[in-house]
Amino acid sequence: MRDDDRGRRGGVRAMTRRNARKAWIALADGTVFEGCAAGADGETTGEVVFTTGMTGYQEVLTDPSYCGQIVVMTAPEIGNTGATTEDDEAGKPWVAGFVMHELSPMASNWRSQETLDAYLRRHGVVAIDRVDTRALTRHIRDHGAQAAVIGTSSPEALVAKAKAAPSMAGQDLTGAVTTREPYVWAEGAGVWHVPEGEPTRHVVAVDFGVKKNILRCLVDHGCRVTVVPATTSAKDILAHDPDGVFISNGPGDPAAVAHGIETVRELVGQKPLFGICLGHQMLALALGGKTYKMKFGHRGLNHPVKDLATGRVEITTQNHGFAVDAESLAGKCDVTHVHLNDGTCMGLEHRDSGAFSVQYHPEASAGPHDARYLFKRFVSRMDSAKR
Ligand SMILES: NC(=O)CC[C@H](N)C(=O)O
Repeated sequence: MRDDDRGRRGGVRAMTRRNARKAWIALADGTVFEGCAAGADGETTGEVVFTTGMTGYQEVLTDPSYCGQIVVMTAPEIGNTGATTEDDEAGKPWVAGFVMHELSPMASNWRSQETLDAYLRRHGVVAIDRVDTRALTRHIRDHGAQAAVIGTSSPEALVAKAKAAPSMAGQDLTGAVTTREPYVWAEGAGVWHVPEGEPTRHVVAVDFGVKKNILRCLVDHGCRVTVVPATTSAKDILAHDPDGVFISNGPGDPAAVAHGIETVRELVGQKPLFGICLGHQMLALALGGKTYKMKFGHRGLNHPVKDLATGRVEITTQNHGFAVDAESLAGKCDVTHVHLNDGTCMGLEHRDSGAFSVQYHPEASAGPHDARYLFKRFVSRMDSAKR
């Protein structure tokens, strides 16, 4: 019997553990996977997606791009290295829910401050483990990302809620995750690269759900960073007198972030501009391009991307469910990078202004550092513009 049939017929093997409450994750298409309640008590709804990253479960939990999403970890053992606030990519977890094969009951790591279960409970994250995450992942790959509910009531009740839940398409979730007030960020990564001397470029980063390590990378590359709320106007951004503007990653459907697209449209050509992930999609939309929703997206730490200028292949960190239709920007933008698994547009450069962006995450966190050169490219654009 195929794995996902087991899920569909409800005959899934219940991998229970001592005194854990039975729980289920129910999908909008009626599929149900059984497991054990973990993390915070309660019920949660979101778009169920999977990530194949073997490491970085805390960076996943706290990436604001996952707001509104229930994340399935394909790595079977989660929590082995516990949790430490040093690895948070935001002030708190943003996932709507968390699905694991096994939540490790113990942590072995000198940096750990608490077990992952304690961290999930402390932050109110509803989770489920002892799930057949291989079968669930194959189901999402074959049938697409969709609304889902984690809970302990009953499979039937949870399926009904999943069917009634909204699709991710059309949702602007940036308002939930953005900073309320501007702030200055001055922390570098420290362990990898200590910036020489005083920062010599001022970057305004528009926070649509920015990951902390992007800000650390900008500081490590000699930038002073002012982070501003997602709703900041182009005029107010330029009033900070930046040498360059960064458009951040973030959750939800890029086409729904109308105010952000307008702001980016007004900024193009004013200052050197660099966008990552949602920022890449918003730059495309601001230039009159189109985006589309992928079947299940790219989420993991080993995605091969080809730099078309050099022919070099970089292994990248990815977390996106929408993508840019490169054809819609023909004549305006050059495609600079492509995904080698499926040809998805991974990078753009605007011919007139030099504004550039990538769909993937050069800051890694977690993942490989192959694409760090893009921060150097942004810095050199700012330095050239100042000359
Ligand atoms: N990491 C991101 O910025 C994600 C962008 C967008 N929310 C998507 O899913 O495609």
